[in-house]
Amino acid sequence: MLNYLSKVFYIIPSRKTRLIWIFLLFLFLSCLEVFGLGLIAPFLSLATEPDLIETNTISQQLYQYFSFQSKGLFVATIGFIIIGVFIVKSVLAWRIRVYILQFGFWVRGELCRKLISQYLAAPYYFHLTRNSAELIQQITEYTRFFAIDIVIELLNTSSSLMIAVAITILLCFNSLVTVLAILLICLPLVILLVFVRKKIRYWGKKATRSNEQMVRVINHSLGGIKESKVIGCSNYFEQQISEEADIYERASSWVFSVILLPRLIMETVLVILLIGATSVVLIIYQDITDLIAVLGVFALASLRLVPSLTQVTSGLYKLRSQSYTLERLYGDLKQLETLNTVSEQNPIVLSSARSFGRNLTNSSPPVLSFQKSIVLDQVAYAYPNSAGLALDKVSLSIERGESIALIGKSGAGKTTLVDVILGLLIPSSGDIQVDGQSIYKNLRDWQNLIGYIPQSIFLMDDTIEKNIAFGVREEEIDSERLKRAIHSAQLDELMADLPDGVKTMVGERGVRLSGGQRQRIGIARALYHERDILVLDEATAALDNETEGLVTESIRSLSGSKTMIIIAHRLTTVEHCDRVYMMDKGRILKVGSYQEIVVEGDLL
Ligand SMILES: Nc1ncnc2c1ncn2[C@@H]1O[C@H](COP(=O)(O)OP(=O)(O)OP(=O)(O)O)[C@@H](O)[C@H]1O
Repeated sequence: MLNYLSKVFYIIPSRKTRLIWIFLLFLFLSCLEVFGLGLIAPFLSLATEPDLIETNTISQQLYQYFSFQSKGLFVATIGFIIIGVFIVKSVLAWRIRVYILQFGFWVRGELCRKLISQYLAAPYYFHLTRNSAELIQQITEYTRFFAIDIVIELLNTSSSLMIAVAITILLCFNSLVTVLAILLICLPLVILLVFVRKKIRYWGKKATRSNEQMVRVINHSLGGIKESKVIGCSNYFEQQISEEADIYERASSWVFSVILLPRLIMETVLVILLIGATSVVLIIYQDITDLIAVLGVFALASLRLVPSLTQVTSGLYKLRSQSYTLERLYGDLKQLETLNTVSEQNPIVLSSARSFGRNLTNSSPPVLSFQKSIVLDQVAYAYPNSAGLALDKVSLSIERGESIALIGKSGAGKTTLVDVILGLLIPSSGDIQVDGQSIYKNLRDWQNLIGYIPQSIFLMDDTIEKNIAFGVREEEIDSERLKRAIHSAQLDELMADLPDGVKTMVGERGVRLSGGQRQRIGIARALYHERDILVLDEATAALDNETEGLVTESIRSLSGSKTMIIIAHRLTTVEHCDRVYMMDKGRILKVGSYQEIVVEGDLL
């Protein structure tokens, strides 16, 4: 349990002092509870026998001090005090529950924010090893489980535990027999918990994992809806979903049915004890007058004690069933923390992490500028968990305004080189310099110089305008720049044809557009941001011959004003480049003009 709690405290974001306040409130509530219940026994005794006021020194002194006119009035006053205490206690208990709920949901919100900011700040290679659906699930579902089934449950359980302990202490003063009875009530629950501990954890994990699998399958089936329709494999996905749903049903029913047990066991044992003890006393002594006060306190205490103990045991079972969720969140946050620590020890990554927070509209003057040249000096890169080098001592230089092409077989290392140039992957050795300064001094400044057009353009389910001015708030979009970008990406005709023009919604991942139109929006996006360097990763591959010609022409017209690094499979598209770099196995095999490498090398 200590291990469990330490993980919970690690995950809960800042402001942990709130928990101290909550625990102080719990303590106060337990005192009120005991005070209220503690008054019931004297009240019952005095109500049945008012003359007892004179035999007890405290009641006698109180009676005289406040000059009560009758014993009945004195007893009634105690009754009103009990009513008052119970009203205050109920209001306070309600406020505390509300506070616990607010705290739990606040934890959820903070955790969502913390996770998304850490995922976004994590190095690119972290994302190469993780499934995005899994990360979405961590943020949306696991944080909810953590807040409701762990934090809120843990606080409610602690509150009930404090109340149960306080009532038990009160009963100890009243009757040791009652305490023994309580221990007897708790015994079957403790035995049950010992036996089902591992099982609850196991079934809790099964339920969460099957839920995870269902999200994965749904993601795969809907993500590849076109392929699954054409291939006709919807049965395959349906079958997977129903298998996981069966596991989920079995696991969840098991967990929830065990959680129901404590209340039922406790009620049964309580009734057996109450009725059993009364019957035994009746049979042996034939008179239960002496037992009435004890039974009264016990019955009332049980009224409060049973729900508290039920809450404690069910809470413990629930917490146990959420161990897997806790492990997953804890594992992720620890991994992200380790990545940050590694980053802090690596000056290159540190610069990238520090500059991450600076956004597009950052007004502070840039540390890096690009007037002369970009130099790659002996750049090497190996993917984590991969034996060989994906880039092996790559050196090249590009003057401002030049265009270079990277060509080579599949797997030669072109994309990896571009990812290193984009600052997404940090080289294991070597350096990239712009005008003699390492780009790792401020990676954000370097990235602010680059416009990137990937092979497959990511489009948000939003308007064309917002997709072009990606990352810019609607009210800050510069319409002149937008027009220029649309024109240069040969999108004028499409905008004129669409009834809503730039306000047209593109659909999820741009489904309402053709492949070529999506690609041109990607080009317009790179042009809108008016970056000095354009990196194109086979950007014209999805275009038809005519559009490709137009786009290539518009890209070509940028030659001289923009510095361009182009990965191309269609060798004709790089004819205009100043130099062609031929790559193989992570190295640069040949460098030369288009004529030397492509034409004379007989690559066409
Ligand atoms: N995320 C990754 N993890 C491990 N190895 C990778 C990863 N991505 C690429 N590689 C490996 O790195 C090498 C270079 O791959 P890269 O994608 O850079 O080649 P490429 O020339 O761009 O190929 P293509 O033209 O097919 O896109 C390949 O051997 C590939 O298997």
